[in-house]
Amino acid sequence: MTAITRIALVGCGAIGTSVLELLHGDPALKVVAIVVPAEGVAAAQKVAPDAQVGSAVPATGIDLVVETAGHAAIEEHVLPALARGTPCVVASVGALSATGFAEKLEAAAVAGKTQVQLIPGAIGGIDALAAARIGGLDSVRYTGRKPPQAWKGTPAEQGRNLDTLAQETVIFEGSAREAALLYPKNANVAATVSLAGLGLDRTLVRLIADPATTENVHTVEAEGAFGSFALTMRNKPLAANPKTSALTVYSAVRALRNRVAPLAI
Ligand SMILES: NC(=O)C1=CN([C@@H]2O[C@H](COP(=O)(O)OP(=O)(O)OC[C@H]3O[C@@H](n4cnc5c(N)ncnc54)[C@H](OP(=O)(O)O)[C@@H]3O)[C@@H](O)[C@H]2O)C=CC1
Ligand SMILES: O=C([O-])CC(=O)C(=O)O
Repeated sequence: MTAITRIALVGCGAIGTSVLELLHGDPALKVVAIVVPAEGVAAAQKVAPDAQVGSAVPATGIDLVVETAGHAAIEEHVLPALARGTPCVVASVGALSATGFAEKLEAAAVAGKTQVQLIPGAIGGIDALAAARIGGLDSVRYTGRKPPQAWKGTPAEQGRNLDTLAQETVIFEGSAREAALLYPKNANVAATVSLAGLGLDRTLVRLIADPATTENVHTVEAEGAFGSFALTMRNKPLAANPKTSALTVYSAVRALRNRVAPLAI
């Protein structure tokens, strides 16, 4: 009989709720605990009546922690879980843009003799980029284009009215590290591309608010010893959060299924 992997899901918003739905009835993966801020416990309990809901990962009975919550949740929940020896799957990859944070995560995983897995999320080509890095990369550029409403509540609002934006506007140009720090809910992909490729400081990022698009469009252009590639993803946003692409949910579920599948792809 297949042993069930008992999951603690950190975050129960747009991604978390969809992950829960897709894992419902899975013979090998079961969300047994949900971790949300204290004020959100009652609402999360309604979404997952069978799960233990609280504001900390239970200290026992958890085989895997899955983060779909935001940068702060990595420090709060992922680091201690790793140090206790529980493997973790992380969606908020942009958290690693804070100086020294990637090293902190690694140290916690080493201390717990376990592993933290960063999912590709809304972007494709991470396997190719990470493989190409082994041969040597010369340049990696990432462009993130989203409808103006996806940039609400971010520094993109400074000096412009997103509601009346008439044409596409570059709201950020700089390194992946700066992008991920300034746009923690919109530029996790920039961090992921950089961590797989040329690093947080050498990956060139442009972020664009575009009233002509209804999709989250991600472009990666990479050149190196392997040759070159140009990839464009035209992602549908989740209805529950226009900042977030539906593919992020599927990427999380794929990562979880691959952990237990006899044949993984
Ligand atoms: N790698 C990728 O491609 C992508 C990564 N992401 C990452 O995933 C995160 C979640 O996205 P999404 O589901 O759309 O966001 P939502 O805002 O819809 O949901 C976030 C959920 O996490 C909870 N939460 C917030 N802070 C904490 C915390 N410290 N501990 C536990 N729970 C917490 C929220 O609770 P409450 O509502 O009560 O605050 C809410 O339930 C994003 O912030 C981003 O970092 C997103 C898109 C793509
Ligand atoms: O979901 C997306 O399209 C990308 C995103 O928000 C991020 O990179 O943080």
